[in-house]
Amino acid sequence: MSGRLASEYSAWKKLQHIYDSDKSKLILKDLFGQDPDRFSKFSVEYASKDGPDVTLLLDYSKNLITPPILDTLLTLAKEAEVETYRDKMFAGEHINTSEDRAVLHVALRNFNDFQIQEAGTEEVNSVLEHMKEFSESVRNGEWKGYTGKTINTIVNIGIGGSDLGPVMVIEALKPYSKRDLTAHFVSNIDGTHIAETLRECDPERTIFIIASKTFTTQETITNAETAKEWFLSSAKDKAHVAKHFVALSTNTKAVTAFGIDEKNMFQFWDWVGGRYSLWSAIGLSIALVIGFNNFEQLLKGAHGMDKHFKETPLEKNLPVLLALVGVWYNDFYGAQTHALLPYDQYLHKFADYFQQGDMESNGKTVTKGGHRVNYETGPIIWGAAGTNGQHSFYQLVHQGTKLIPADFIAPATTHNPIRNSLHHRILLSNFFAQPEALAFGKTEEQVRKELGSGASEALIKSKVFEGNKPSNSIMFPLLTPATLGALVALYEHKIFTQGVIWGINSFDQMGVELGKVLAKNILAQLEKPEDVVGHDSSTTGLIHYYQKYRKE
Ligand SMILES: O=P(O)(O)OC[C@H]1O[C@@](O)(CO)[C@@H](O)[C@@H]1O
Repeated sequence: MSGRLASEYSAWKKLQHIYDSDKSKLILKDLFGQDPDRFSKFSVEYASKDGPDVTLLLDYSKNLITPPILDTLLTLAKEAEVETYRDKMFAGEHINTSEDRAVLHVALRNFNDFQIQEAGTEEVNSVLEHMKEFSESVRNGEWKGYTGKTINTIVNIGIGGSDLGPVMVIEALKPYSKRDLTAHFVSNIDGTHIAETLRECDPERTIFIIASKTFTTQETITNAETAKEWFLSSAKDKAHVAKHFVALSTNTKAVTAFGIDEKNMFQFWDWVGGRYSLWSAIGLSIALVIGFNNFEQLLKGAHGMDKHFKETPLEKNLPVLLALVGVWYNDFYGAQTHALLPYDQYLHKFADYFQQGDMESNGKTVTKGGHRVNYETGPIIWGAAGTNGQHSFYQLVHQGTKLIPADFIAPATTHNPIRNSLHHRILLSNFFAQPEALAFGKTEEQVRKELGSGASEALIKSKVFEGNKPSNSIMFPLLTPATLGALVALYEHKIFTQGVIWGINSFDQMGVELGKVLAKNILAQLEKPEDVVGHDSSTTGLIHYYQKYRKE
């Protein structure tokens, strides 16, 4: 039951016993040698049942698992009542217990399919209609700026979930974008971010999207005020704000207080977590850049994966399989991180996005029942597009001392088949080779044979690849809006499943609050040295150094 300590489950105890007794026998080279059909046994192909056609292959055969281990992991999912809590989520139950909220990002892409009872869910379609009207009017030139010019630039001002999702999707779906509409994203409070962005903007042809679920986030409101000040320095008349500022929020009162007309507000609801909000009004910049129809395809692709997660038996359920092999390494092999390695330049922001998605969801130490965990919870998520990572951190992944489970992700075909797809073939050759090298390595015998008798022992040893390093490989025909939607939903539901197993609340984020409070206290002390009180000597010393050199 969610909220229990995972280590109390009998399946957890059995997994610990298996790990302790069998770890040394789990050698990928042997597991593949013993079973020529291993790939077919440990891979699943997803095909959407309705909506846009999406197929997606998950090959999880290069994992340190056997059928008994997988069975025990599946038993763990059952003991943790993953299916029960999944159904509670889809039903709109308030599984975000600390905030007494439902968790219903699936309702944003439901298309009246699942029956969901929660205030606001009946308004999703009207917000989507508003997004459609607005995005189409900007894209077709109907929406004019205060001097009658069309809009050629949008600036999304938001941070965290009000930034990372649109950034990732717009990068991923660049082939579908309106190339004469430029999208900028300002998130950091560092004045450099908005200063450098405004240098690129024409106040007569720019729309600012103020994206903030709470509409209280200090960075976002400060940046929004700066943007409004900059705009009015040209436009002068406050009446013109209505043509150049819109808001995406749950907080109508704060939006109107800022000076944005309610008719220019795109609403969402408290049951949309910030890190799960790209499907909501927060996705307005996506609809503007790729068009509403493609945004709808993104939603429908995610909905297809929602149906898969909701209806598929655990042993064929892609989010559950990803979650379980992740728990195996995180909690039994002691892996501290998980790498997301998309072999697709369009997905170069994918790992960035899931740093928040996964780490803000599962970076917790207390269960929903208030017990401190005695096992590892959320992994550190990191990664980069291939092949760049190969020239950066793969040395450690291949020959370092740390176990780094990795997901390799790639499209079978590219949007840019230049030189008869030569580039894509080279890219994919690396996508296939890296997991092979990680899994099977290179033996000392092979190295000796290669180097010959004159090689020093040290050189020989330095060229050995121990291998036996696990990975998942995910492939799909082409990165389309629907496929991206399914891929993102796949990882959302993986995160959900792991959170249920660990008994934690994946949907609040208490951990981001202390730093904000301390920063507000320090902000008030930065003017005069004598004001700096109540801190340790390090914080005090650092502030004094700042005050010694500050110019402004
Ligand atoms: O959308 P908003 O309310 O401005 O919050 C922005 C981000 O800030 C948080 O760190 C919460 O404070 C993230 O959870 C959230 O996505």
